[in-house]
Amino acid sequence: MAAYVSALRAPSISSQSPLPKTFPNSLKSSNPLSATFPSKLTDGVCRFGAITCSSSNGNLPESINDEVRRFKRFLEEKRRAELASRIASGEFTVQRSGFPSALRNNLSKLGVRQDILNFIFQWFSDRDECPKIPEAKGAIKAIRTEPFFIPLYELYLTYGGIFRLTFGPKSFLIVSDPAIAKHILRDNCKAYSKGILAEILEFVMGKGLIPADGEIWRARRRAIVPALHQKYVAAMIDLFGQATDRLCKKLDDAASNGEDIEMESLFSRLTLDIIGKALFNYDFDSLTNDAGIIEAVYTVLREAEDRSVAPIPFWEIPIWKDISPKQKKVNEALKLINDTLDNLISICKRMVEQEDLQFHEEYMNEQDPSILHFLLASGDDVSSKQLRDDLMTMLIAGHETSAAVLTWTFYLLFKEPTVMSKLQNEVDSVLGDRFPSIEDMKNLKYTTRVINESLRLYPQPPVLIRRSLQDDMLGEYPIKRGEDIFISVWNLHRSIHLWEDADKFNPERWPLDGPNPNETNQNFRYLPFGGGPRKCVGDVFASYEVVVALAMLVRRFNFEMAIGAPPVEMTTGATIHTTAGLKMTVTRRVSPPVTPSYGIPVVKVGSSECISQADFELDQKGEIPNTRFFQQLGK
Ligand code: HEM
Repeated sequence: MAAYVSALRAPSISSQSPLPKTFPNSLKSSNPLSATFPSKLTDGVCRFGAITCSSSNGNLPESINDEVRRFKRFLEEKRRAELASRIASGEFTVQRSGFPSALRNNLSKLGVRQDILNFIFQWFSDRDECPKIPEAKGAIKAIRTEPFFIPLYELYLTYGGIFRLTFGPKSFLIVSDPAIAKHILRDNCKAYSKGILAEILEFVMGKGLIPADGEIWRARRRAIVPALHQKYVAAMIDLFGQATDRLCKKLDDAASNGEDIEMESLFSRLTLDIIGKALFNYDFDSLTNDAGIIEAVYTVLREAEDRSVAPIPFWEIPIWKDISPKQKKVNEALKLINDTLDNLISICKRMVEQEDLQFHEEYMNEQDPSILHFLLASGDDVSSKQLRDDLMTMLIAGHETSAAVLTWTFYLLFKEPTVMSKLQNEVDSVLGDRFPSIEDMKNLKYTTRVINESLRLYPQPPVLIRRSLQDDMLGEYPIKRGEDIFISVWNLHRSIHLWEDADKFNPERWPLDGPNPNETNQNFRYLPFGGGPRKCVGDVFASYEVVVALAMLVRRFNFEMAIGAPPVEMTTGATIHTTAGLKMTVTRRVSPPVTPSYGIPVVKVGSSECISQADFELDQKGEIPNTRFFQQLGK
């Protein structure tokens, strides 16, 4: 199954009908080709340049290296432009049988424009009682070096909001249409499972919340969501501040020594430290420490990512899986993490047993406000193995996602200095010399918009994976049970049909006095945390985490790309990584020290409505959303 994901790195293409039937008419371009690739066709610059986000930092001297990079980039753009016009010409289109399709394909090869063909053949497709999903064939070697979601975008522009991508006997449905995404994720979610994703992640997450389906998922979601109640998240703000303060100290040293610093790995360590404390009260202290457990976490994380892009499921090959040094290392790492988690669970159990416990909806132990402590105190009747699976799942889900958001936000800010200075102005006036508190979250409006916009341009993860458990209708197309589906959040968030200046980093597109954008108020064109019952349980936690970190960092420092830094390009695992890090030069902005506020803030936010209760009620209707902090905070 991992091979499927891997295959998507290098699709080659064709379609049964390049007419994107799922586009509303108003969104259809009169000339798909010119609408899709305007700048490429008119000025020789492929619009994809903005998406691949190679960066020259402006500080680089004119050097041979620069020239080599520019030349490589030119070749890359040329290759893309050629590929795009080959897709649009129908070269890769899977032929439909029957006279109209044969005629259409022949006319297409003769160079008749797609919009004219669409017009002529509309009549035939209208009479087709059972329309077939446009189909593209995969195998283009020319694009195998790219993250797989990039060619999917080009295919989407040609084939529309739903198309089938086939690789030999295997095929995937690629969904980039908000209405179909809403149907799969929310309206008919019970008809879909996590499919391939669950198979790939089983080795590390077991039956944890992300891969689990059916009753196990339902029971675990009911147990876990209440743990992320308002008082808990408010307490976490303090933790975010303290962890970011440790990162600031590191940056301070770098600024004093004039050292450049690789931000992506620091963000990864920052969010690991946070999630360890937040989940099971364990201080990885990875910003200052390189203990074996940290290496073990990264070994397991990288293995999960490798498996998701592997050409064959190498970890299932008999004998080899037992003798491969890499697999041995992974197994040892897993054992170390599992032992550590088991140990933490026992320690926590003992704490709970000795506690004079009065459990209630917003229960929180002041010494150990972790999710694990809440779950044990709640009397959650669950095996240690299940608990471990859940903790491991959240450790992975809540670690690299937040780190990736911070990485790409800093990259985007570097490219848009006006946004950076507006952001710094807001942080200066809202925070002054304090650590952020829960109350500041509603006042850091522009900071939140910067994160909203960063999540639009770099969604983590860029695709959501599902498998149909029964026959269904997607838009006007019937589909069978057992279809593997990729909902491309990347395509939804970057669609030129759904967004004005889709590739532009423009936090102003979200009005400051408007609601916090989410899947509901954006009608599923915006899915930073997914949607429907399987929406992220950590959405509010993560939003505040990245807002606090961003605010504290830009308050104290200015960031520039380091001289000679490698270009910033994307590669993908579970989240979007850079290929060679985000190397920056950090300078101190203003000197007043930020005064830490210690202790757990117990701030009552908005109404006392209990998340678990609301969650439970909606669950009865088949939908379990998350906290409603943003609404309560008036965002
Ligand atoms: C900015 C950071 C984060 C982003 C962008 C993010 C994004 C997402 C998305 C898109 C999903 C839906 C996946 C799907 O439908 O297939 C998801 C699910 C999930 N996330 Fe997050 N997440 C973030 C942080 C966190 C944190 C901090 C936690 C834990 C505290 C967490 C725990 C989970 C869990 C457990 C699920 C599975 C929920 C279920 O299937 O019921 N996430 N996340």
